[in-house]
Amino acid sequence: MNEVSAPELGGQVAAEWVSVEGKQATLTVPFAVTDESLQPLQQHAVLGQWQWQKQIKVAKLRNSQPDLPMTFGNVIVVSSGKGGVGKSSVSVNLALALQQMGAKVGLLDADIYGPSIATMMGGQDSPLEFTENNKMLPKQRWDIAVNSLGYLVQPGDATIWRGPMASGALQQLFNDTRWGSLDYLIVDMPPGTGDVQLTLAQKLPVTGAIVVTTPQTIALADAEKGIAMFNKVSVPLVGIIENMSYFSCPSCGHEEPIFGSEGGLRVAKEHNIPLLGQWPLQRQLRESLDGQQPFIRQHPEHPLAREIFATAQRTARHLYFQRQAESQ
Ligand SMILES: Nc1ncnc2c1ncn2[C@@H]1O[C@H](COP(=O)(O)OP(=O)(O)OP(=O)(O)O)[C@@H](O)[C@H]1O
Repeated sequence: MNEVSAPELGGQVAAEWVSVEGKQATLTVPFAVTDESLQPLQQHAVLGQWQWQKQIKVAKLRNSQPDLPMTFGNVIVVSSGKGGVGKSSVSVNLALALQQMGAKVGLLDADIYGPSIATMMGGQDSPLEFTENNKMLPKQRWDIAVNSLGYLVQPGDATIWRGPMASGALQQLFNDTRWGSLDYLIVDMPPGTGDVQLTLAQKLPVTGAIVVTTPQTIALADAEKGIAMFNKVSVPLVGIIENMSYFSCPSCGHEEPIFGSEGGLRVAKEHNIPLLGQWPLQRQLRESLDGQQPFIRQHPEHPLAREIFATAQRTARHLYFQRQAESQ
């Protein structure tokens, strides 16, 4: 196994991930990976003689607040220093990609100032159901457990909440939802780095944080504030996702860096954290979010869909290896 180079799996294939029965070989990976990760094994001169299949058994990683109950495998918060950079779009697509890769995924919309997950994932046609013990039953959308203030309050009602009320409501949404057993819970944070965000970062058992930014200077400055906030409360950063990196002209293929170029990469390098992905501005992505038709399910071979899957894979991989390294 030592000689199999598999960057998507974090380097080499660990021998303990492999089990063989007759002509069937199974790769059991402790983080979400795409089926393409099997390629180095399938294409290997000797190992390629077996029929390879993938199995995901996501490792439950230590969270940053060990005194809090940890009912999920891994809580990933998605934040942005600045509004409108595509944080909710990233949260939705990361959740969808991780689910497609074989993980059990939940999605919590903690963005009280604009709970758009309910709109993007749908499910607003019927009220949220409750158990006998008054626990909320999340909506099941494309096999993802989803809860959002958007299912509970009228649009506009939550935006006037003050800090303590907002963070209290969000913690309740987190704690009082019957999530079931999850590998990853993606939390779409409110934009910014104020009291509500700081309280949430401290109160939720966060395994890792992602900062979403556009390459624009003004957005990058806010992204750095987000990085500083997570560092301050000792929440490990998984990396940066640069959204709206460029616009690819459908007619001539020219790539126009509308918001500047490589800003996310620069900030990632400066802070020594991974750049998890660079997503272009894509009309179909916006349409899919407006029309509740998941883009990566409809166009899995589209270059952006492939980048979304690669981003989800890097996220899961970095989270796993980072935490492994920290615990040694
Ligand atoms: N890569 C993209 N290509 C095209 N449209 C996008 C892309 N990313 C986001 N959008 C669109 O941009 C708008 C803002 O995105 P989104 O709501 O995800 O941002 P946000 O950062 O969560 O905003 P808020 O600050 O309100 O929470 C949405 O209409 C979304 O469909």
